[in-house]
Amino acid sequence: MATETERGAVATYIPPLARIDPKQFGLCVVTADGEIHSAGEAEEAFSIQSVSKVFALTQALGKIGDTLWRRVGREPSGTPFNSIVQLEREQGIPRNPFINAGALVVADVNLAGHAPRVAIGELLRFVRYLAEDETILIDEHVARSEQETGFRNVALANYMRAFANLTHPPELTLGVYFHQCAIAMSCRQLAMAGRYLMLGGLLEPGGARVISAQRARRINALMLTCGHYDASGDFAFRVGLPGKSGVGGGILAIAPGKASIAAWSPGLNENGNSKLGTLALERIAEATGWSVFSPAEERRA
Ligand SMILES: NC(=O)CC[C@H](N)C(=O)O
Repeated sequence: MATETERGAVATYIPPLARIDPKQFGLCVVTADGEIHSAGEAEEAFSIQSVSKVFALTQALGKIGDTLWRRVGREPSGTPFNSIVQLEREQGIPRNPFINAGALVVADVNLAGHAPRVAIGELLRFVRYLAEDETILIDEHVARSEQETGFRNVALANYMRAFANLTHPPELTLGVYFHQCAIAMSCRQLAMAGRYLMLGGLLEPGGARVISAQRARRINALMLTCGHYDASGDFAFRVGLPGKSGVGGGILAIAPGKASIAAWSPGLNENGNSKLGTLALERIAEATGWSVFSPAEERRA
């Protein structure tokens, strides 16, 4: 990866992310038998941004189960992560929980019955539990910066509130959403946190159950079909794994039964997904045969 010259561009619409050195690259693979393989800047914490949508969705499903699907769909949107165009035609019901509109509905669910600070504390505790790491923090500076500049998200939230698909004042739901996006994690912490999705819902092999096997399968399905926005088809084509990207340059990819993988490189492609991160995952999937579309005998290791 060090030889790649074309690294994409860092996200500039969130000012603190614009200042991140684009030359960084980290990778961590946690296998089903608990081995941890790291490369590059795998211990460097970065803003997980939309990768948080996976953990927030898991939290919301734990609270209200399948009734969530009355408020958000399960189809790829074919539009950028921050798009508003489908919302009017589809009466304020976002296409899926991984575009911003859908994640705002999820944040609204997680906020129910709580003060925003408590809702976000609950998510942070959940992520720390999954990663088995109490040191994970929220970068308040990133959260505040998005609060000041996230005009598109403000528009999405208000628009859905007009369709009664947000139940709280938009600024409260937005506060929860911006803070979840500002969780800072390293590749190792992220790969550890993703283990439950590789292990059919278990925290670790033979360990506590986080969610049912069916729910883990379904979240993986949504990651595969919707986790990279309007580039989800291309990610499935190139990598063939459920994956969720964020504009901080992180990607969490799951090889069910095989590995939980986190890649990070801040330079993004035109769809807002990590350019080198995607390339690294493509090469790992090729070398291991872990693509979910491979026959079982090719899914080595
Ligand atoms: N794709 C992303 O990571 C987007 C998350 C970012 N916080 C936003 O709402 O715009």
